[in-house]
Amino acid sequence: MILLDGKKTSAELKVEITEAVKELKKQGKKTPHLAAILVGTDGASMTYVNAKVKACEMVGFNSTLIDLPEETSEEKLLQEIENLNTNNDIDGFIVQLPLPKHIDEQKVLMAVNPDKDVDGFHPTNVGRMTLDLPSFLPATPYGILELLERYKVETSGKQVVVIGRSHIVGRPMSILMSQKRPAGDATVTVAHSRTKNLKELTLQADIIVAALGIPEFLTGDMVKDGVTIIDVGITRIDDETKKAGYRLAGDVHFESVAPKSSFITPVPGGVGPMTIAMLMKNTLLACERKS
Ligand SMILES: Nc1nc2c(c(=O)[nH]1)N[C@@H](CN(C=O)c1ccc(C(=O)N[C@@H](CCC(=O)O)C(=O)O)cc1)CN2
Repeated sequence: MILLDGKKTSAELKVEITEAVKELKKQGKKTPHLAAILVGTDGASMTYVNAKVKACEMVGFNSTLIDLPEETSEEKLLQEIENLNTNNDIDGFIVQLPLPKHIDEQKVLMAVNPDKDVDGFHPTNVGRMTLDLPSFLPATPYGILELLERYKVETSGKQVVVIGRSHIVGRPMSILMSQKRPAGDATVTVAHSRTKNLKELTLQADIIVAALGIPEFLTGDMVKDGVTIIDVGITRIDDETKKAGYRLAGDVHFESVAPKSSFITPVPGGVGPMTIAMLMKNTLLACERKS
């Protein structure tokens, strides 16, 4: 069993991005600048946004954090987005999800200028991705492709089951892996809450992407020997024995699945850190595209 080490791979990627930033500076070009909008005080979202700001520091980007209270109106958020759209110094920005319930997420994501949409969530970028045109790939699926490629996991002609059809992970993952591209050319099945014969499907799968958000859902009896497992789930489970007061659980029951796997991502330290690294890569790309 080989661990697909997202912590190590993301650190390598950050070194590569740091070198690219130094090169931009040498050429007298602009320093990439990422902005992040956080609405509310959800603990996990705060952790992720802080990690994004820290990653910017590490690779030599400028960053701006716009921290808004939970009760922020949709109108105020749209105004902040417009300010970032028209601010020439900002190369790319993200609105951290999920948003509070009173805000229409789709309306917000559609307000982001597609050229600055380094999350790749705007319909223009989703459409371009689907048509295999240059776009910003959503960071989590992009990070998974990068892990598969760097660890030379064969995907061509393989049976892939993606469990989950979210706009952020499951749906784009299924599209990207079915495309003619590195870490693509696979035969992809998308399973979801209405799928009736899930175990039949997962037992056939060469690669399983678990992105349904149910902790330790995928167990050893559901996978075949030699399977590759990508665990996208990160759920905080209360645990008073831990310093943080919680432990992190993936969607995969690691203890029973790992012994049957040829490759598997851990949680933490798998897909999560890759998400941050690929956001940095998209921001670099946004900056390079501008100049
Ligand atoms: N605007 C966006 N919102 C959200 C995205 C996104 O890509 N753009 N994805 C997720 C959350 N996410 C990034 O924002 C994210 C999730 C997890 C990690 C990560 O590094 N996890 C660590 C554990 C960290 C911890 O909780 O202690 C790991 O897996 O090792 C980074 C980013 C939803 N929202």
